[in-house]
Amino acid sequence: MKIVVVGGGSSGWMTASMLSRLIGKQHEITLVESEEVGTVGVGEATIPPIAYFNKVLGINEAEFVNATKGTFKLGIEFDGWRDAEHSYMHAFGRVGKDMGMAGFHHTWLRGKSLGLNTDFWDYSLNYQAAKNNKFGFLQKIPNTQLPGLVHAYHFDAGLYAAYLRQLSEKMGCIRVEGFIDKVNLEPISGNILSLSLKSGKVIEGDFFIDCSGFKALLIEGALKTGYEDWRHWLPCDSAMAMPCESVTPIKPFTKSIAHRAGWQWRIPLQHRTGNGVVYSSEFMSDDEASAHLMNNVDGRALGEPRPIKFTTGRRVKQWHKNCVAIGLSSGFLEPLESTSLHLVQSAIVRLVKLFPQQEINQANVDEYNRQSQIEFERIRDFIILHYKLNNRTEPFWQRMKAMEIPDTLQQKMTLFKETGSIFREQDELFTEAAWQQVMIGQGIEPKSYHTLADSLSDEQASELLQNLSAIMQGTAAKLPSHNDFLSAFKP
Ligand SMILES: Cc1cc2nc3c(=O)[nH]c(=O)nc-3n(C[C@H](O)[C@H](O)[C@H](O)COP(=O)(O)OP(=O)(O)OC[C@H]3O[C@@H](n4cnc5c(N)ncnc54)[C@H](O)[C@@H]3O)c2cc1C
Repeated sequence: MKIVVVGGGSSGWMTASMLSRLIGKQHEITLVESEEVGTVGVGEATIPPIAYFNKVLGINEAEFVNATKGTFKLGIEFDGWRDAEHSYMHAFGRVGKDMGMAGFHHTWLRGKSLGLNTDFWDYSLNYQAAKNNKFGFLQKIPNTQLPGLVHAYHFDAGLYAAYLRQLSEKMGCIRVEGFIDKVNLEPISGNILSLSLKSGKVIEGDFFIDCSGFKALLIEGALKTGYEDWRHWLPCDSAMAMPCESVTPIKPFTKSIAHRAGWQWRIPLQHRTGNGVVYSSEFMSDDEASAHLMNNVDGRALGEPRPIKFTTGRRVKQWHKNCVAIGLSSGFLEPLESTSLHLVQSAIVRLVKLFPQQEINQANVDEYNRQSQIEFERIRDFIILHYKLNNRTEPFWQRMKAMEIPDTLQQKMTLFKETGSIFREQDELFTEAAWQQVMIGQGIEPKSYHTLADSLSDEQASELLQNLSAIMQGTAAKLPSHNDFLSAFKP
């Protein structure tokens, strides 16, 4: 089969490299991109599964971190989300130690009922390391069965795409430079036949992957598959992005700072810090957002704020006929939990698993679309949770507090509040520990805990909690600083 990838942003090159690696021997892979159009130029904070993606590609971690000016990421700090003065972190990895079938947070809740007023994050190694600017590779906490640090990366998106391009071309992917003027359809089947470039060249293919960004040139422009708009739940529709000089120490976590009509990101790289303001245009003007960004960076500005407009939601059919949309063309969820590149990664994995042998089988298409829908909806719910539970007073936040939320999210919140229980559903991305941290961080106090947490005596429970907290703090303290680790981390 001849596979044509349209677009050379992060999603295009992630797709081209992984398909070249996994099915490049059976199929011919071509990527078309236009320097005239350029890429969205943001998307620099990731979540842990990306390490697996790179591993499958055979990428050396030290080479990758150096080539992309990357840093390590242990979580995301949320400042001012519950109320203006409050801060918490969604730290990756586990929190504490489960007691049989009862999650650790039940023991922690029991401790609270015994008068031990400890912080949930005292039991997160990732949090303790992040807040002390520490980092190291640690599979397990020495002399225990407790898991070690779990990391993702911050990296320069342009350098990542360039790195993957080199890798893809080495594996045989053919790159074509050119502006696509027209998408040609087969009149009877409605399948995509070819792409006409401005230069007059025609690129034919059997299977097309639309990585053309928000333009969605194939999946929407040509195939008109429709878009489900989620702005009634997630009304931020604009961003201003601007890098600044990096500051020391380089923090091993992303910062998300709420402001009166949205939030601001800070993504520390080796050579600069990525900054951006995300906001609802109904509540904040572009000029105000731009001024807010300029006044709230922690290093010297490198350039001017650059506006980006978006509509939160998802493409109704991400696979339609002989075309699959991956990346921004498939839908967009604001970058609050750094999920977009992960959605690219999981779309590629799904596509490989369901890739047609000869003919496209509708059962594969339907399954692909079913799984994508569930994945997008679960992440959507997780993001809404951050907004819904707030005590802020500004009109934007009051609107978010009062809004109706999806039943799937309401059910999770109610269960946690009433019983302290939380369940990860099907293959959903976020773990129970992630949901717990955001629910507790945003202010839910469960009314009770599971009786399994009563299996220890009061003294045993208190001792366990004190020991665990000491282990997390002691282990974090022994790690190298993030800056030192980065300086020594060479291929
Ligand atoms: C404000 C903001 C912040 C973000 N932050 C994060 C983050 O922290 N973490 C994260 O995981 N994700 C983030 N994302 C998402 C992330 O940027 C994207 O998922 C990622 O960059 C992939 O984009 P893409 O490759 O789909 O599209 P693009 O980067 O827009 O690439 C589109 C490609 O299509 C090509 N193209 C388009 N039209 C034509 C044409 N007519 N002819 C030829 N070629 C064409 C272009 O040349 C380009 O190569 C963010 C997104 C936004 C908007």
